[in-house]
Amino acid sequence: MRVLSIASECAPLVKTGGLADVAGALPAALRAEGIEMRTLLPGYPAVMAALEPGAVQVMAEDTLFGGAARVLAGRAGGLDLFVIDAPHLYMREGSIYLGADGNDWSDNPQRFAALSLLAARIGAEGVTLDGHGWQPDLLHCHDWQAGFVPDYLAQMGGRCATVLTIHNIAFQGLTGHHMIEQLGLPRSRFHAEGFEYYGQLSALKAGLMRADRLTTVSPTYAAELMRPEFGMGLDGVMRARRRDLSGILNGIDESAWNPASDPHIAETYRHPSGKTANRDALRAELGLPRASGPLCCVVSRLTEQKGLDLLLDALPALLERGGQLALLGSGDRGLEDAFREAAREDGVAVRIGYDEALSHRLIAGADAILVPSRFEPCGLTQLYGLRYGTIPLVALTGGLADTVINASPAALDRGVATGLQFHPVSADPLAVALGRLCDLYAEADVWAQMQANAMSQPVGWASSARAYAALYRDATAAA
Ligand SMILES: Nc1ncnc2c1ncn2[C@@H]1O[C@H](COP(=O)(O)OP(=O)(O)O[C@H]2O[C@H](CO)[C@@H](O)[C@H](O)[C@H]2O)[C@@H](O)[C@H]1O
Repeated sequence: MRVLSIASECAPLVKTGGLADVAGALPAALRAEGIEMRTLLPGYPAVMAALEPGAVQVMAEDTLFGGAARVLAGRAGGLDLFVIDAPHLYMREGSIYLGADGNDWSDNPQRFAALSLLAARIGAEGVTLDGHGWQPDLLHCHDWQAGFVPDYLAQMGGRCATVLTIHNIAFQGLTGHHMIEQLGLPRSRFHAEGFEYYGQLSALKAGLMRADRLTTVSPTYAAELMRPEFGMGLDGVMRARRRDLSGILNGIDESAWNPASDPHIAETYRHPSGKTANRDALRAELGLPRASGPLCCVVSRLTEQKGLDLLLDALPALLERGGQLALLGSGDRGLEDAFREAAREDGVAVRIGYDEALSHRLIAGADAILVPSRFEPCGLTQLYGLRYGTIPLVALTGGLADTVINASPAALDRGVATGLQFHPVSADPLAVALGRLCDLYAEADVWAQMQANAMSQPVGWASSARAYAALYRDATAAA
């Protein structure tokens, strides 16, 4: 089976968050299931620069939202790609989504409609590669940036199946309805059963209404999405499509995130005792003294979603017990400033920015990783934590609920706990959980057992790749 995956970011080439990790990992994970996946990506500067020599043109458009465009087939970052070479849309410095003023690029609707349109064209017509036809059986769309794929495909009379995965329903690709004609969409679909959303146009809703199957990245988040507290206005749509919705947990790239071979960390290890050297090195790097309590880390985008304002409130509960915090993140200016301020306290180190190598050193060196998210479709950093014997303390929500076994008395008795969960997601329960983390850390045997459990929990792609493959087969059989 051939699948075209359509994503606005893809590791290791271009990444702002977890979507890139998943888009980057799926092709290799699915190869083991007999699925040939190629990924369609915008030709941002980093992607064009990484394209290996020998890329060939497989499609061309004289004009695509204000300029010429072509699709190149080639390899980069270990991936088989189709890349949209359209300099007027993608060849600009800075963030892939935001201009220098911190606001969305004003032509984001066109930039990602172009991605969706060319995906649909590949789905409808196929392309010629190395003298052979390459026709996908299924288009796997990720988030709102690929939301219009099923509509464009229907307009072209294309017949291949479509799956839309929600990585984060908070981003819905909204734009004024005056854009409908400009984007080449049919006004006849501008209604509640189509892509209309409270008088605006929503790329995400377009896909949610029209893709053959919908997925999200954990079973619990799939259930949560149908509730008003989590659906962000689209819970009714999710309820209407519940029969076509499934939750498939993300895995992690087990070769990039492997404490036994990680090139970024001070000392590789196979056993939790190997963390000591990494913790010492991390403390030295961050200027933190030795301490009696656990060294906790956070690696995160700094946004409302991630609940890190709650951590600022609950932090004294950790510091009073001799614990420490090391945070790496960037995003919301207010949160960045608040954490810079918090770093004036003893036992708190903060690095504002994006740093892949430091994220590995933090996860290898810390005793625990904190993920106090208000909502979390899956979450990847708690999975990295498990693999590295770094105990996750997480909010009981979304994929965090599905991947961590809370250290309840029963779980401790049975020797199966891998971390801690707190609920409801507010500062006081988080403070209580931090106290509990310190208690468990002080019981060396219990802590060692949890670390061993964590490190042996499967966090790779094997079972989820099987689930995607089954879903693809189902969707193509029905299409
Ligand atoms: N400052 C920094 N420096 C270095 N690395 C950093 C960093 N900030 C974040 N990262 C990295 O970016 C990734 C973030 O992925 P997450 O899944 O935790 O959240 P995100 O909300 O971006 O993803 C959304 O999509 C993913 C994928 O489906 C879901 O798991 C998730 O729940 C959903 O919100 C991780 O690989 C993390 O290590």
